[in-house]
Amino acid sequence: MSNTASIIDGKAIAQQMRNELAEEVAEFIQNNSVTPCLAAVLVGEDPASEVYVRNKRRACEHANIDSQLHRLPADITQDDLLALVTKLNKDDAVHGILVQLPLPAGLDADLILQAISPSKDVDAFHPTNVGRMVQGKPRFLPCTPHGVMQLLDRSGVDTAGKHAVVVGRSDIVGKPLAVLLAARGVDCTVTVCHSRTADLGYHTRQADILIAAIGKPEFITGDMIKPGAVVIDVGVNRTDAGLVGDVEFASASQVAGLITPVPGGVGPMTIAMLLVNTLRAAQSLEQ
Ligand SMILES: Nc1nc2c(c(=O)[nH]1)N[C@@H](CN(C=O)c1ccc(C(=O)N[C@@H](CCC(=O)O)C(=O)O)cc1)CN2
Repeated sequence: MSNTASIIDGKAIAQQMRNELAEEVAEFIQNNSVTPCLAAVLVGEDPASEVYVRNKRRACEHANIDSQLHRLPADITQDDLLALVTKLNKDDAVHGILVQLPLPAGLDADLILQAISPSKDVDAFHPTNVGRMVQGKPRFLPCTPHGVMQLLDRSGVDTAGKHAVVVGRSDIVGKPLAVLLAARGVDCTVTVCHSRTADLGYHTRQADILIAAIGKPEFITGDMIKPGAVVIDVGVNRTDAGLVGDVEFASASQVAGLITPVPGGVGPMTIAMLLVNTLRAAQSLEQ
């Protein structure tokens, strides 16, 4: 008998979160006579980054959050970029700062991200914010991992005691997700796999919750999934056949119990969680 997984509709869940947030923003503005403001720094002309930054600013507008775009040429020097970040750190009208990644070759992303004031670091990439998250005392949570956690929570997935397998160990997604899934209150047992994991399929088939964040198109196939598992696809890969995730949706959806699509799964949540962090930054800086 063939199974068809239920879809986790990230677009709808993100919209619901954005509506909830817009109400909170309105209340914040009324109580403080201050509008939260996000400064986005876009370096170079990467087409995908252009789209993401445009979508972030549109989402801000819908939530009544101000946004600024600081567009810089790909050949900007490290010192000039650092000078802009320093200026934004000091600007009381700016509550959140994001530097869109990836940065063009020649710029040291780690150095730039470490220059952002931790209290304005709405991507939660600064080592101080990473450390706080690891210790279970977060100021902000990183947007994509937080979005994944919200998808699980709002889809009614019971995580306690479940085996979560994260495929991917990036600083932005894989590592923080492993921390959040193992956190007290979520209580998963977590395995982290990566490109050098031996017999990957053995590990993925143990997963009650499988997170694919390895950046390889349609890498996880149905035969690598435990029947009934929850499958979260963080991948966004542009191929000749269009936009696909890290999971081969056609075969995976015949085996999984719940699954996120690409597009329309994790991606929209990333932007919703950025808005949440921008409001939280404004709340902590203004109140
Ligand atoms: N400073 C940051 N840089 C990057 C981040 C980040 O969180 N902060 N994450 C990614 C890109 N990203 C946000 O910046 C992002 C990626 C994908 C989506 C999204 O909504 N995807 C849609 C598909 C959109 C499309 O057609 O391309 C989906 O999956 O439905 C939003 C944000 C790297 N850089």
